[in-house]
Amino acid sequence: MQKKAAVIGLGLIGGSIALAIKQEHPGVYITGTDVDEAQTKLAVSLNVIDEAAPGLQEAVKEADLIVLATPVATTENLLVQLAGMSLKSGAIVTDVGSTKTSICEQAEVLSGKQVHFIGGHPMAGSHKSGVHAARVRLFENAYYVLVPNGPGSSEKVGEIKEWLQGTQAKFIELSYEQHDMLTGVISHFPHIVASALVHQVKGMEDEQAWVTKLAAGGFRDITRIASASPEMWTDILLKNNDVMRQLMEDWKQQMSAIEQMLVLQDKQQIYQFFEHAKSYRDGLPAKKQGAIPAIYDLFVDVPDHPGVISDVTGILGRSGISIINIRILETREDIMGVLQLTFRTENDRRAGMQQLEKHDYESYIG
Ligand SMILES: NC(=O)c1ccc[n+]([C@@H]2O[C@H](COP(=O)([O-])OP(=O)(O)OC[C@H]3O[C@@H](n4cnc5c(N)ncnc54)[C@H](O)[C@@H]3O)[C@@H](O)[C@H]2O)c1
Ligand SMILES: O=C(O)C(=O)C[C@]1(C(=O)O)C=C[C@@H](O)C=C1
Repeated sequence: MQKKAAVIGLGLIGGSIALAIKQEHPGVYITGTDVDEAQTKLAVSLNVIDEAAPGLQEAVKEADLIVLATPVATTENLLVQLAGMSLKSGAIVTDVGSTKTSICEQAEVLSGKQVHFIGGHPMAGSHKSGVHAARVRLFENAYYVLVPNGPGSSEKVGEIKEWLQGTQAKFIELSYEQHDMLTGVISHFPHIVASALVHQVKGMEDEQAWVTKLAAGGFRDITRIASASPEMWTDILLKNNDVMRQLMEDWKQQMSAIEQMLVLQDKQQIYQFFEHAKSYRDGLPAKKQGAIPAIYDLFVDVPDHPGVISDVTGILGRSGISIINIRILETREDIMGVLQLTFRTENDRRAGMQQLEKHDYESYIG
């Protein structure tokens, strides 16, 4: 009999999961629903799902797998709604939320039903929202945390990995407390810092109009994530509240220590502050994709003539090699010198390099 999956919330993550399920299991029939009708329609047009269901009950009633891909507070409400609905016996219910404790606790409402809840969190994403940004390879090589919760769910871990194999993610199991502590440090708290830096610049703009014009690469890099969905991040901070407050205390102490170094003009301490951070960060596993995504950059020397960007991207496109970012590095004002291409995997980067070489473009890894 044909297997069925239901995806609730057809945004960036729900859409990407649906695409990954379809890629690995083309025979699976995927229904989906979203409170935003435009997202649902787009999901059908883009073949992300097979059918739009008119509502939650219709989407889930025959599903063997139910994926809740909504903001975390909404996911909790959906679990309560599912508890009152007719679900297929033996079905797996999972979510993709960035926090796990409150969701896994709430999932206990399903304990009277013949279904198994396994919390999930694919540790990759983007500051973009919406199904148009969904990609089948979004989670490739990323860690995907699973939190089996409730009676019998541990035995279903193999099954959910099979369902989600198309993500090509690396599955790990954590407890929900451990998950929230770890993601608090490496994902949630950095989001507060990025947004606070943006507020700092905004607060200066009226008096210092040049500030936004001068904000260059460094500011853009460290604040990229501040462009993410405010709804999603409000929920995350509220749901991982204890961890956030604890980290805020650590941060304040860290800032006070740096302030003290500045007051004392302590050159050695300041140097060590930067040096220790650099050597630790440089030692992080950037080649293997983890919570900190690997960056597979390739630098291509390009002559300064019209059409060169489309030539380079065309060579890659015709060879089926995707790039996830492109940046023009201007060594002299108004003269293009180097294209910085970012690939998702090392294999793509190597293949890209070979293709470009065939067309006489010199490229190198930074
Ligand atoms: N964006 C990331 O980088 C990332 C990465 C991993 C996990 N997550 C988690 O994934 C979840 C979804 O995030 P996203 O980035 O896909 O957001 P998104 O905004 O792209 O998608 C969320 C979708 O859920 C829909 N929705 C809201 N309430 C709903 C309801 N009651 N019923 C049906 N649909 C509803 C919204 O209309 C929206 O289309 C969040 O819990 C987030 O914490 C996000
Ligand atoms: O790359 C980004 O834009 C992200 O913010 C992705 C990111 C992260 O912090 O790493 C954000 C939240 C998710 O729960 C998982 C991944």
